Amino acid sequence: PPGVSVISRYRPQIFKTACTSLYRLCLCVDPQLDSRSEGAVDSREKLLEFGFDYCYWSVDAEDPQYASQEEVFQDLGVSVLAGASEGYNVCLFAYGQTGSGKTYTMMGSQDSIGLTPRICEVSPLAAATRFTFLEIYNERVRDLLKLGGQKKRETLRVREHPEKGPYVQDLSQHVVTDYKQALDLLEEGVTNRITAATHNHEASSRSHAIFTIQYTQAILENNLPSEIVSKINLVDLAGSERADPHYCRDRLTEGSSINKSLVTLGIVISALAQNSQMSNSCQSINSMASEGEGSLGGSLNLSNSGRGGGGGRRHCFIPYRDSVLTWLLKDSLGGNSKTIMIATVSPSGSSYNETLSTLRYAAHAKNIVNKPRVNEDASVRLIRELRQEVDRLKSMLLSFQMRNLSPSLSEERDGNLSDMLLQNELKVPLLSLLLWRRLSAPSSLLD
Ligand SMILES: Nc1ncnc2c1ncn2[C@@H]1O[C@H](COP(=O)(O)OP(=O)(O)OP(=O)(O)O)[C@@H](O)[C@H]1O
Repeated sequence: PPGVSVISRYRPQIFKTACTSLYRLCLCVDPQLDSRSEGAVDSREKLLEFGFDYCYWSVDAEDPQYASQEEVFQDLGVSVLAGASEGYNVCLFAYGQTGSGKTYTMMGSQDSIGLTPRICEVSPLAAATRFTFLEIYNERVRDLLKLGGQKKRETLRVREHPEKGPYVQDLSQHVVTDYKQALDLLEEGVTNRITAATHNHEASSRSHAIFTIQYTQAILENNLPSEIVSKINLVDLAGSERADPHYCRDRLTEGSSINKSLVTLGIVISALAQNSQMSNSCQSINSMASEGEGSLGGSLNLSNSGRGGGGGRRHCFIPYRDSVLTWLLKDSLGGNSKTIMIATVSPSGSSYNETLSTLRYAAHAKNIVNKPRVNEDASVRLIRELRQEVDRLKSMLLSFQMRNLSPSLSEERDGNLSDMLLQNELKVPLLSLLLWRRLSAPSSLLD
């Protein structure tokens, strides 16, 4: 399930919730209240608790509870790879205050390799694996892997495909067949990314970076060739920080567009979370109504429930297109994707407000319920559905024949069913043949 992970200021403690699922608790202590004399403040006032799927303490390597990059990979990276190999789209994104460890977690350093290179190392790299790497800087998309001899990178357009969703036009795609190639591409992209010195961080990433691995797996399903295309989006967001009037104009413009896209991300997350909660409450109202139909039937009006009405309320509009970031991550945030958010926070007491805002952001995100599905080839799906339909018609026909209906009625009905059955049975081999031809063409995997 979608999860949230936190690098915690305080050591994680494990507790069980009432519904017995295991959460890690992130404790946040207000440094101002903390410094007042003991007993003067109620301990509940000082302590804010947030429950997440995982919680990591990675400040002191000597600490017995220190969470290494390997541990984070085993918890999160392995599930990303498992989801992709099953044919799902997966997204993992790091959000947090500037300098709190997003790039460290996603990319790492030479001595402490992060999630993205580890995922590349274990990925099944083959001719059908393609990488793209882009950055969003001041609301403009740039290709991080297509600099060539040019000094200035061109701005790419974001477009929306009616079925596949938003995509970046002319973004370069790179076939990767071994780990060394993958690392070279990653390094090239990271070097091309825009960084600058800020108060908190001397090499702060000033853009959002999206690294995408797309796999095409050729499989055999019910003796039919098929393709599953899955996508892993690994996103390192630019750091959130307050504007400082002493910064130069470029830094201020960058800061305001970073903040604009992060604010939009926050609005999108809140709206999605609200919609998910409304759908949940609507589902429970529906099940309550169907369980106790006799007593509730007359008094509950469920006419709006098809829209997730929850007592007549409508679903919120999701403003994906208000920023390039949310537009490109549309599917990852509220659609066909298994998504993990990593929230990074600083261990410093002076970052208390930013830490709290990051944790609240993450707590909101945790309420979103996505609907991931395996990205099956449309023709294979059609054949599978036709076969199911054929089986259904056959059993209907059989049950009509077994029943002793009046001969004239049953003959007419049998005739109609037999026609439908025949038509569908003929379609299956025809579609299978077309599919074999299409998939056995040499270019099919990369088209
Ligand atoms: N858990 C950690 N262990 C060791 N070093 C860390 C850890 N987290 C962050 N650092 C170091 O702190 C510095 C800032 O981290 P990083 O670049 O990952 O921050 P960031 O959140 O990506 O910042 P920005 O948003 O400004 O780009 C780096 O030098 C990084 O190596």
